[in-house]
Amino acid sequence: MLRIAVPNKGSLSETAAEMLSEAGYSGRRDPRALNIADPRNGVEFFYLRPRDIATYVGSGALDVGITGRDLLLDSGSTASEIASLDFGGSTFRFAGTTGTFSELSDLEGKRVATSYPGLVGNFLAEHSVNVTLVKLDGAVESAVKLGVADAVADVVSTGSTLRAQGLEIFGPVILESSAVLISARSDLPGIGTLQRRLHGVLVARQYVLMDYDVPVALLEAATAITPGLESPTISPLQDTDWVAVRAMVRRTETNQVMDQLYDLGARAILVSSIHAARI
Ligand SMILES: Nc1ncnc2c1ncn2[C@@H]1O[C@H](COP(=O)(O)OP(=O)(O)OP(=O)(O)O)[C@@H](O)[C@H]1O
Ligand SMILES: O=P(O)(O)OC[C@H]1O[C@H](OP(=O)(O)OP(=O)(O)O)[C@H](O)[C@@H]1O
Ligand SMILES: [Mg+2]
Repeated sequence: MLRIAVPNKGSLSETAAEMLSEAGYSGRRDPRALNIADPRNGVEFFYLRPRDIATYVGSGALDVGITGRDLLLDSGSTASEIASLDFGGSTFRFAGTTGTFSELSDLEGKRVATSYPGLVGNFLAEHSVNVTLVKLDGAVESAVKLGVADAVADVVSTGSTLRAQGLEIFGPVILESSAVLISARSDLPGIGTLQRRLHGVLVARQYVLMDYDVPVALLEAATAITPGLESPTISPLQDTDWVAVRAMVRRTETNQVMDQLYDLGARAILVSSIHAARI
């Protein structure tokens, strides 16, 4: 059985569980369960703190896991990223009291608070900046106001936590992070199936199916608007001057594409959701 590590708490846990459920796996009914077997799908899930997942997977105790790229890099684990999962997106940035810092070198000799000392320490070493790292477990943005650090390095999503503490970001982006699938043994049988199923969920979330009728004379222009993933499906209609087209379109572009097709002369433009996909 493939042994899969899943975040039990925090920002990644809900979406990770939803994706696995959409991918056909059974989830835990008891939210406090630490592991459950899913023999029908040949897998067993272990619910762990997202920060610990890279350690379990890197040691070989578990075969594959879902965690954040930032947590993987911070851990120093030998597990590697095998797929990006397109959720839990964040950037990792330095921040200081508004107007105090403008570039990375301003940090020389200062105290920097973070929950990710591995990630931040490596980044600063690569840029030859010497600081004293202050390791905190969370709520790092309070560290400057409370006087235990001069600056922070932390996850930024909307930026509202920073702003509320009178901080502003400065210096280069330390990392663009998102949820990732990790493994130390990507050759294991079963990982390919898990990866394809999760990819199918992402495709079903990100794309819609668009059907429309268009005059044959406009087909080339229409398929330039909807090239599909590989190539759109073209079907004949009873009226031989027209054809029907079916193509996948990015969900976020649905209405712009419909407007463009309509303006071109396409009609009967229909959009449907994709329930599941294996591309
Ligand atoms: N506000 C956010 N928006 C998007 N992703 C986030 C956000 N906060 C954290 N993350 C991402 O979630 C992952 C783990 O963060 P999470 O907050 O779940 O763990 P934690 O801080 O160790 O645990 P907890 O906050 O429950 O103590 C990281 O990859 C991080 O980049
Ligand atoms: O840019 P924002 O949208 O404000 O989000 C970023 C905040 O979210 C996370 O905190 P979390 O809730 O995980 O608490 P923690 O600091 O205790 O980990 C992160 O550590 C930042 O503090
Ligand atoms: Mg957190």
